[in-house]
Amino acid sequence: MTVVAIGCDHGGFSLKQDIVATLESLGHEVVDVGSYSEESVDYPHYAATVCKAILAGDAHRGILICGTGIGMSIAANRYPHIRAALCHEAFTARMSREHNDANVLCLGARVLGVSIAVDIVRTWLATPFAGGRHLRRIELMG
Ligand SMILES: O=C(CO)[C@H](O)[C@H](O)[C@H](O)COP(=O)(O)O
Repeated sequence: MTVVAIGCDHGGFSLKQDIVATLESLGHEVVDVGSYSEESVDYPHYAATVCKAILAGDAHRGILICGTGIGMSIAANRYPHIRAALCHEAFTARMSREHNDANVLCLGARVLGVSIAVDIVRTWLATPFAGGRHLRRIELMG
């Protein structure tokens, strides 16, 4: 079982509810750090909480959702050992796991439909890291 920490801002709140339901239906443990409504909030707070949960060992993976996914990915990638990938379809989601061992997935709720977002999440969680030459490249980033 994978423990997934998930966070969003107001732009991502509705999609987060769908993704939490998907994660639970797949049997994953979900740590929902908020936000919990469509009231305007600031995405860096939620990116920080999810990244710190991963770095503390309280979650294996993270999912962050804002309007475009861009702000969340910028915020998350400021943390050492966090590899956050902004994905718009299943191919980049799969590659972000196989080649980049991404431990955070960022989604843009104002960009994606729910069914594509669910497809991305399912693919991202099911795909293992390929290792080999890709491990060398990740290690070069410290
Ligand atoms: O940070 C973002 C873009 O890089 C997110 O999409 C936010 O959700 C967005 O900026 C929020 O915008 P709003 O006008 O305050 O709703």
